[in-house]
Amino acid sequence: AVVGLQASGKTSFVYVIGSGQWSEDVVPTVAYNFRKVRKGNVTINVWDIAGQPKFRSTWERYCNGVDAIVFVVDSSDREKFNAARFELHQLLSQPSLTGVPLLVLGNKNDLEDHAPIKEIIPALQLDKISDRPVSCYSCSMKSQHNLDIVLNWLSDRSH
Ligand SMILES: Nc1nc2c(ncn2[C@@H]2O[C@H](COP(=O)(O)OP(=O)(O)OP(=O)(O)O)[C@@H](O)[C@H]2O)c(=O)[nH]1
Ligand SMILES: [Mg+2]
Repeated sequence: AVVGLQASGKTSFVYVIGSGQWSEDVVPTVAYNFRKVRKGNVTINVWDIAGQPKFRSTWERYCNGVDAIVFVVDSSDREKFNAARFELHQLLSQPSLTGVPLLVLGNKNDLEDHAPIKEIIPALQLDKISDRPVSCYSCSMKSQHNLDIVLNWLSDRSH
């Protein structure tokens, strides 16, 4: 399941890994989208969840039973880091999600003023998460930077 604040790039991510192409034509997600993504002989079922405040209470439901949670952050929008940290830790505190591996993507690293990983880790308090495996990559859906690593990470955890 892919979660994160609105406009962080979740739908762009699913579109890029699904089609191999960047598109500017994404619209804010209402509720969720579902897409199957093939990577070699692994098929990954991806739930792309809406990030606007009114949908955030649904994240836990969609994350229930998944092999991994992907949390997307707009790394160029530092003003939203506090809200992102709050929503992430709120989600991870759900007992049903204990132990589920977490992948945090610092997206939009094509933008000049983006925060590097070493800034995102403390801002989101990823170093305080001790009940599950956590990975964090800087990436860009637009330039497709690091998406090969991300896709490998996901296919390694898909059952
Ligand atoms: N520059 C840049 N823009 C991006 C990148 N990824 C996404 N965007 C843009 O960010 C905006 C929001 O992208 P979405 O993929 O719709 O974001 P979302 O997280 O799915 O938003 P919600 O569905 O509302 O939760 C769009 O205008 C995208 O084109 C990126 O890597 N670089
Ligand atoms: Mg979306």
